[in-house]
Amino acid sequence: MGLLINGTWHDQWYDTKTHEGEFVRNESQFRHWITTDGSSDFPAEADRYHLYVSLACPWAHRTLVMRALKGLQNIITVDIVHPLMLENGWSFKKDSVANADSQLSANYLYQIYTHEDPDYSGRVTVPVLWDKKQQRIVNNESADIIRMLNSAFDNLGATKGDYYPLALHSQIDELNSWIYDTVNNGVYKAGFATTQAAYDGAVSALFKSLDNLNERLSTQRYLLGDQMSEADIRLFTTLIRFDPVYVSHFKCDLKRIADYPALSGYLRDIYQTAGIAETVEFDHIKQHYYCSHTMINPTGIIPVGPAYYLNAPHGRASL
Ligand SMILES: N[C@@H](CCC(=O)N[C@@H](CS)C(=O)NCC(=O)O)C(=O)O
Repeated sequence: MGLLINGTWHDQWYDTKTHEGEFVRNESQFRHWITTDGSSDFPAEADRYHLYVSLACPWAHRTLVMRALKGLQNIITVDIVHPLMLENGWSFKKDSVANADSQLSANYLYQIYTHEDPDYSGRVTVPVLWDKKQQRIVNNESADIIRMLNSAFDNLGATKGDYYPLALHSQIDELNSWIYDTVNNGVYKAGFATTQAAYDGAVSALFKSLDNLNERLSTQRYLLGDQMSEADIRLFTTLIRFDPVYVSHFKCDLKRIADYPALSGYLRDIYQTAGIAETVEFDHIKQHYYCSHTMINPTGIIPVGPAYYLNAPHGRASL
């Protein structure tokens, strides 16, 4: 775990001291946009763009779900990093699923960042959207990347479906904002807190939001009614990791998703949507969290549970 400072890698844990024990996530720095009208340096083209992902990471997972839903598997290529993020950060060491870097033959993801900016200072995160033609980073913010995948390739053979429809922009943005703060990032704020007060605050906001979401989803199939949207994709990648990882590793243990009837049915419903189960790799998810965060789990022991019932009927089609 570390970061780049003026292009040099430093192995160091998150600094929570400057924020009274709170984990504060940094803004992603590469924010270029793929366009269909030639208004950026990154025109939409088939087989030009590439994703660097970790199957463990909920932010990167969003991009794989959107890529699957939009049928972009033949339009956007992918490299999967090794699940362990250790002293050199994310690496391209192969395992049964992770592969070598197909673009620059790098050993570590930070080399992709320094290729783009030799003086880069900041964290080296997945996902990264890469332009194979110019050998440049387009964007390293999952929220932006899923928006691009949602529409930029629609004239190049993408599957139909709009997960950010114009009429729902403000409702989706509003949901994303509090779900990001209290749930997607909330679990990290709980898990990486280094004071009791910071942890207490994060956990209480997290479960208040989960209670609200469970209530909302008890009368409607998806967050905004009967149509799956970007907001559901963003929530899904946190919920799927919740019981196996966040409950114990990040101490989010007031309840499990399995204890929420609507949320657990909703989780199964999305999991069973065509193409999505294939994006879920529990082995990488568990290995990554339990074995990379050595200050939280120094023994690196991976808990055996829980049992999963993700293929059980969800009963939500009639909502
Ligand atoms: N805001 C970013 C966050 C991405 C992120 O933090 N990814 C984690 C993996 S779950 C990471 O790569 N962390 C490495 C680090 O912080 O050093 C996004 O949504 O794309």
